[in-house]
Amino acid sequence: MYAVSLTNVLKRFSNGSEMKVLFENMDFHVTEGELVVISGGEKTGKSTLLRMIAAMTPPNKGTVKVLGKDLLALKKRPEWRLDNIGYITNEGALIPYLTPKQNLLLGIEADDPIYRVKENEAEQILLDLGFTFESMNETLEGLSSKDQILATIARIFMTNPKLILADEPTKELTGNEGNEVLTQLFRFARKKGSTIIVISNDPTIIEEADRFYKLKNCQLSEEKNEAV
Ligand SMILES: Nc1ncnc2c1ncn2[C@@H]1O[C@H](COP(=O)(O)OP(=O)(O)OP(=O)(O)O)[C@@H](O)[C@H]1O
Repeated sequence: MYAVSLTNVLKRFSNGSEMKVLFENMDFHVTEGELVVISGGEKTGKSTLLRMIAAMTPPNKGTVKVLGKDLLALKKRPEWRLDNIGYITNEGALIPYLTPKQNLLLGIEADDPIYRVKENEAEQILLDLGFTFESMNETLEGLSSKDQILATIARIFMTNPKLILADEPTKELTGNEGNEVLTQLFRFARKKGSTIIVISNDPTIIEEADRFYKLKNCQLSEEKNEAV
């Protein structure tokens, strides 16, 4: 089954007196469990594509189906998004004055019978992503940018989303750090069987993907992935 299926999509924005067309007659299909990377030039519509898949902006024409649902027919979009989609960007999504572990356990009261189970789960995810017991209990603000993004990824996997959308999450990282974080993200997605679509121009991560697309001329074109 397709996790994501776009058929004949047109997306455009009014830009003052002009219409800016981002996608035209665009088809895009992602099978459940696939790891897909999309790259593209500046302002080609990469973020808009992910926002459309997350039911944050509708197509002007065509159909967007995600996890079997036609998004135009969805009634409770924010609830549906929370239940099904993990959305990662390079902007902080966690509470900076809490620790990674506290961020993962947010909303679960310490006297809730499920707390111990969730605490153990949070610790296992954080350890698996390279945190120590010490670093998972430090305030987020005091951690490196790389660890802050890894904590965001940990939070995403706490909710077991069926679909993960990652919009250049490592844009601000330098050297190998971006690649290390994306490798961890892919490793976790494979382990959990999540479908993942990542916007990235990082050649190393493109090699690790099942499929690689370029966004150009208002279309997504599948490119050869050297590693496959
Ligand atoms: N809500 C909106 N209203 C009007 N125009 C918009 C809106 N959202 C996006 N656009 C326009 O669509 C174009 C593509 O934007 P988008 O952010 O999707 O591209 P991108 O490829 O992610 O950009 P970047 O290179 O910054 O990563 C931009 O020119 C932007 O101004």
